[in-house]
Amino acid sequence: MADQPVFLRDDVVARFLSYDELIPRLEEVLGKFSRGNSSDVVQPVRSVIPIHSHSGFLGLMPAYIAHEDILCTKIVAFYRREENLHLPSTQATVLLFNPEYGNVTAVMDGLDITHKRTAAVSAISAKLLMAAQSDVLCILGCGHQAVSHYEIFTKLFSFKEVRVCSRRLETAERFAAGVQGPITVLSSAKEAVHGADVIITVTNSSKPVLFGEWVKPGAHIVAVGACRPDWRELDDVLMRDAVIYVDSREGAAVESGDIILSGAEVFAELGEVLNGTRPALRNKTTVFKSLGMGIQDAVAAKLVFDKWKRSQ
Ligand SMILES: NC(=O)C1=CN([C@@H]2O[C@H](COP(=O)(O)OP(=O)(O)OC[C@H]3O[C@@H](n4cnc5c(N)ncnc54)[C@H](O)[C@@H]3O)[C@@H](O)[C@H]2O)C=CC1
Ligand SMILES: O=C(O)C1=NCCCC1
Repeated sequence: MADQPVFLRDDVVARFLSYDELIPRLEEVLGKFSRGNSSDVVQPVRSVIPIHSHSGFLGLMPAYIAHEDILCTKIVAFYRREENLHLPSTQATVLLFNPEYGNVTAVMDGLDITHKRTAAVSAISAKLLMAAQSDVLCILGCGHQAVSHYEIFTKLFSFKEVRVCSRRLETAERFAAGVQGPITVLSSAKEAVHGADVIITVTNSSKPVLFGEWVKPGAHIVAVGACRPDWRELDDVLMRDAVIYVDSREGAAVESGDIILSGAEVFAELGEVLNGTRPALRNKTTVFKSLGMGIQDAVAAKLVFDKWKRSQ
């Protein structure tokens, strides 16, 4: 009989997951993914079922990374909720398997993994694609992902000014009060993004929140929301004028409303830039369209599990 799986709660996962360890692992696995060797990295596009009557979706995100022998799947639910509900709009559970036999070794709360690995990949995009002199960061949307993005972007980079704007002013004010460091709250997205060098969209909107005519030429945009084929965060002008980078071309072609509906061409995967097979066009206006990948969860979950095991 295999050992029973261990259950790692959200606070335990958070304790064992650090950006410092996560970022190099993500860079490595994104590079491996983009080499396209499917006997090394196996990751189908997320399979998603809609839960129409509750404005939600359930997604299954399996991945196998052969060279590290990591077999994992995340099950993620995301709902377009009003802000005052008690549960987060994204909820996730990660299952880590023993690849040799297929038994589950760990069941983990997947929320911290989702927040940190998404923000870490966004930060990798900024390391590669933002202009060398980037002074102003703007975050549109002030929910859970905004917190992790604020954390890592202010830790890794030295912005002179950080601005936030959300659908409701109170949400942005609450966000600003909850983080450490100076932050400017604006009630208009247009004003918030004016002159910004890096713009992160982390909204649950299904309609564009960022318009090309507002954006400073040469800015880097990290678009994290709009993960359904008919949802948008960015308008056609921006999608047409910017150079588009993605985490997975295959995922983007199936899931990204911004890419599918605008007809924009994908220039490169982040992994291709990391591998040096496609250039980082820092001087152009760039969009990194993030959708999230099972391999990102897999390396994060393995980090957590190994550290937890060593602590026993
Ligand atoms: N790319 C990826 O890997 C991942 C993407 N996501 C997506 O990221 C987005 C944010 O996720 P969470 O922070 O967990 O959601 P959340 O529900 O905690 O926060 C969403 C925020 O967006 C704001 N918002 C909605 N419409 C807006 C508008 N028009 N202008 C400005 N702000 C607006 C809301 O007021 C709220 O503050 C969601 O779309 C989610 O599906 C989530 C996890 C991973
Ligand atoms: O990658 C993920 O995890 C998610 N991506 C899009 C929306 C919900 C979660």
